Amino acid sequence: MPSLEEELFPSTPGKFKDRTHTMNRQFQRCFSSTTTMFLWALFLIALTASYLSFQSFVDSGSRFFSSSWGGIQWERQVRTSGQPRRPNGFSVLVTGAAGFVGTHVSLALKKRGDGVVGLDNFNNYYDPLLKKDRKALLNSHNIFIVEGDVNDARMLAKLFDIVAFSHVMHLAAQAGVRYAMENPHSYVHSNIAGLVTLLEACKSASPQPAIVWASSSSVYGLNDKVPFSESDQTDRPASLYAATKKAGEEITHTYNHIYGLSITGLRFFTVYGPWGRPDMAYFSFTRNILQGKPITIYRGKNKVDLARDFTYIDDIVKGCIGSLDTSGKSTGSGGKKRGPAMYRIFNLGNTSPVTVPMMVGILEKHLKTKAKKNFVEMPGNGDVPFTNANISFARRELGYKPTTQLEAGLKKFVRWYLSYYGYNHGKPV
Ligand SMILES: O=C(O)[C@H]1O[C@H](OP(=O)(O)OP(=O)(O)OC[C@H]2O[C@@H](n3ccc(=O)[nH]c3=O)[C@H](O)[C@@H]2O)[C@H](O)[C@@H](O)[C@@H]1O
Repeated sequence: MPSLEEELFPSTPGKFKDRTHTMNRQFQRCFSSTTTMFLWALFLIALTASYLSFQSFVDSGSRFFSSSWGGIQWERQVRTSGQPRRPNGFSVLVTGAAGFVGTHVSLALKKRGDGVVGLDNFNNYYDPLLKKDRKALLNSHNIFIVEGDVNDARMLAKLFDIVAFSHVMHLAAQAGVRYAMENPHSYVHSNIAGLVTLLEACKSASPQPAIVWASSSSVYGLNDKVPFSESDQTDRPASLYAATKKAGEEITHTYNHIYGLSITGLRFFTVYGPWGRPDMAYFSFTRNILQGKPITIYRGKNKVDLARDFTYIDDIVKGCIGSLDTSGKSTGSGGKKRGPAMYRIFNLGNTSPVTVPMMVGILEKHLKTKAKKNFVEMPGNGDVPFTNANISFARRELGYKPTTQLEAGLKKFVRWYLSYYGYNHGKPV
């Protein structure tokens, strides 16, 4: 019995020859030349394909990161997007560009003629669709967003190769205070490891960019001296999130000290507004109120209301841009410090804390709907009872002057929310 292999590939030369002998000579010549051409074409296609895939493998480096970057077209988009359109304009790499603050800062920079390249890993901490929509908004303003992770050193090196960034606005982070108990490692991954990878890229870049990055009001932790000033104690964090942000302040100090990187850390105070983060209270409360679902309002000991120095996004954007404008140059080159560089930390708050029930009252008014409120004692999950910023340093150095109070800011948020989701968001029809 012939083996399976023999059946598929007849090994008896005679049999095979016999069949070809029956062919007409002309047809045979024509067939063989077509076959040769076909085989050559196949060979060339295979060669080109393997070259291209090798090239993209070399460009994109490790496949550990679920990013899609590299290639001639991609490089062209990065270069064009990073090109300033005003005299002495900046070239800014905005990390976390599809995030809440990142989107607004990118748009503001582009609007005044700076070059902006965005970077975002589009993780699913909250609805990635919202991030994709922010990306579409940025794209419509000719801002290109690279899909990648700040932990991807090869991708960062490539970006710095393509564009000589004058500034990095580092907003990519694992946000959220209470989620740190659920997924502690995501905070270490983004806020510590990612930060170090980014700083390594900045330190080696030539020229070195100046860096402005997002710290957090949460670093004040258990501090109860009011209002919070930059010089206050920040060594008693109440959450892992806060601890990673505080660690970021120390890590950036090291890079400033050793490598001459210009560093500005911004302690944001509960930022809110259109295109905001769905995990934050004002946002999730709005959704629940519209859906007729109850909301949970935390209270401190002895039923004391919690309060936040809620800060409107447009004010934060002004603080970010003021920081970029005044950041001064990094002094290092070739990975070596050539002189002292700026190291600054600013509070960016609103200076008028509002209690959570008052915030809910404003939402009820703008939504014209009563909330179903459940009051519960604040669980020990990293929350702090109140925040209140002293912004005199930012006012003096950056000209920072918040102008939007919570009532007006939430009105704008609600208007955006209703236009984005509609009144029936999530409601069964
Ligand atoms: O300013 C900051 O440093 C931080 O501000 C916010 O953190 P948080 O102030 O806790 O903001 P929300 O999560 O929106 O909470 C606001 C207030 O609502 C309260 N809350 C939250 C959720 C909830 O279901 N019920 C409730 O009463 C919280 O206890 C808090 O007092 C952001 O989520 C952080 O990423 C940011 O770093």
